[in-house]
Amino acid sequence: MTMFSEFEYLHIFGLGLIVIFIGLRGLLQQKSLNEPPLVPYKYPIIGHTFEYYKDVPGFLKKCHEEYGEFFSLYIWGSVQTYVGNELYHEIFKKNQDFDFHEAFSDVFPVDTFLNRPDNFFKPLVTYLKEFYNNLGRFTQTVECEIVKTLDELIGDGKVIQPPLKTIQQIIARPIAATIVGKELCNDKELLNTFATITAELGPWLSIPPVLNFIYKGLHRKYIILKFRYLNNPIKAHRKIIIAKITPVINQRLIDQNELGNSWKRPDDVMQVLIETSKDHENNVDIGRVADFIMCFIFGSVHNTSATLAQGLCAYVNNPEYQKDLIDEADRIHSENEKLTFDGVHKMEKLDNFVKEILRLNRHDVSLSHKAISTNIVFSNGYQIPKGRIIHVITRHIHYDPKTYGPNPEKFNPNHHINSPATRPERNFLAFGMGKQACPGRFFAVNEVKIAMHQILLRYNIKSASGKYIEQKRKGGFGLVSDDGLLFEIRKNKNNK
Ligand code: HEM
Repeated sequence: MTMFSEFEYLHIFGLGLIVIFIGLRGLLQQKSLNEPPLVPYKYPIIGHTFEYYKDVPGFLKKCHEEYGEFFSLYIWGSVQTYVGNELYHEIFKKNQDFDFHEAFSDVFPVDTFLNRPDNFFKPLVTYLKEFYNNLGRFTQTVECEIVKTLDELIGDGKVIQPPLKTIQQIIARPIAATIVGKELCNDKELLNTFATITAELGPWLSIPPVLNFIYKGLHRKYIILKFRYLNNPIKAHRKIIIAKITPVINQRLIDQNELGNSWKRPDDVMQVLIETSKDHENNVDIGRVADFIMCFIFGSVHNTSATLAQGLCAYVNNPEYQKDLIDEADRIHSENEKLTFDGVHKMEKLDNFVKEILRLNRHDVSLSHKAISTNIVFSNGYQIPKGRIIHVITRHIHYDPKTYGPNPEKFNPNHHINSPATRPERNFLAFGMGKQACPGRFFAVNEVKIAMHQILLRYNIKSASGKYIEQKRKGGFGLVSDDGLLFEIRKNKNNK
C-alpha cells in the first residue's frame, strides 16, 4: 500500500545525510540577527527533537524557566521559535509579517493534495463568513438533524466506545445539511465521508518527519508524492462526493432554468459554490465544487466533534456542574419545545461550560505562523529571520495563573461568566485571534451547544467504567479518550 517500503525510506535517509551539511551551513549563517536564545542541545542533527517529544509540557516549562518566554529549539532538522504569554499577540498584530496559511501548508498542503495551485482555496473564508452570517436560520435544521442522529445511533440508551466515532456522525449531519443541503444530508455514504475523512488522514500525516533531518522540507515532498501517486483517503472520498453531488447539481440547474423566477434558491454552501464555479457558458466545474466541500469538511467536522466529545467527558468528570446544566436545559425546553436562536443564547451555563472545554483541551503548542518578511523585530528587540516557523505556547496562555487562578488546570466554567465561548481573548486562543480567527466558530459553538442541550434533555451520561476519564495524550497533542460513555435514557421524544 505504501509508496516506499521502510527499507527504501531508510535508503533515502542514508543517501540524503550528505545534504545535512548544507543545512548546518544555513544554520550558522542565520546567527547574525539578534534572535531569541537557541536552547543548547547535545546531539547535532537530532537537536531537541526526542527530548521535546518525550515530555512536551515538561520540556517547554523547563525552557521557559531558563530562557524566558521567547526561545528557539532545533526540532526535526530546523530551528523553530516558541513564544509565550507576554509577546505572542505581536504575531497576530504583525499579520503582514507572519502567515498562518504558509505554516499550515507545511504540514497539510491541501492545495497540492488536491492538485490545485497555491492559494486556490483562499475564497473559502469569504464564502464561509457570508454564508454563516445569519446563523439563526439554521437553529432548527441543526436541532432536527441532531435529534434524528441521536435516535438512530443512541436510541433509548447504550454505551458508545470509542465515543469520538459516534460523535463524528452526530456532528457531521447538521454540517452536511448546511453544506450539501437537504437533498443529500441523509445519504449514508456521503455522511460517512463527512464524518471520517479528516480522521482517516491522520495516519497518512502523522509519520514522524525524520526525512527533515536530511534536508528541511524533504518530508513534505515525500508526503506530497504519496498523496499524488497512491490511493489515499482524499482520492476515495473525492470520488464519492463527485458521484453524489453531480446529479443534484444537474437537477438544480434544470429546475432553475425551467422555473425561472419561481425557483426557490437552495440555502446551502453548495449553491454558493455552484454559482462561483460557473464558466461563461454556465457550465459548472463540479471538481471545484467538490474540492471546496472537502476543505469545508477539513475545517469543521473533526474540531467540532472533538469539542463535543471532550465536553461529554468533562460533564462526566465534573458532576458538581451537572444539576445547573440540566436545570437550564429543562427550563429552555419548557419555554419553547422547538429550539430557537434566542433559546441557544439563553444557554449561558452551557456556553461557559463549552468555553472551559475549549480552554482545557488545546494542544500544548499551536497557531503556528511562518515569518514571510525580512527584518521582523519584536518589541523586546528580538529579530526573527524570514522562513522561520514560530509557535504559540498555548499551554502557558491557557493555564496562566494570573487569569485562571492558583489552580489553572482545574475545570471551572465560572472563569467565563459574561464572556461568550466564541470570543477570542488574551488568555483564550482556542479559535485563534485577530483577522484570521476561526470564521466557523459561531457555527461550531452553536452546534456543540445544541447537541449538548439535546443530549442533556434525553440522557444521563456516565463513564462506562465508572472511573474518571483521562484525556489521551500524544506528544504535545491532547486527544479524545477512547473510554466508553454510557447513555441512560432520561426522557425520550414520547416522554418529554
Ligand atoms: C470547535 C471547533 C473549532 C475550533 C476549535 C476551530 C479552531 C480554529 C483555529 C485555531 C483556527 C486558526 C485561527 C488562527 O490562525 O488565528 C481556525 C481556522 C479556520 N477554521 Fe476553525 N475551528 C473550529 C470549527 C470550525 C468550523 C465549524 C468551521 C467551518 C464551518 C471552521 C473553519 C475554519 C476556517 C476556514 C479556518 C481558516 C481561516 C483562515 O484561513 O483565515 N472551523 N479554526
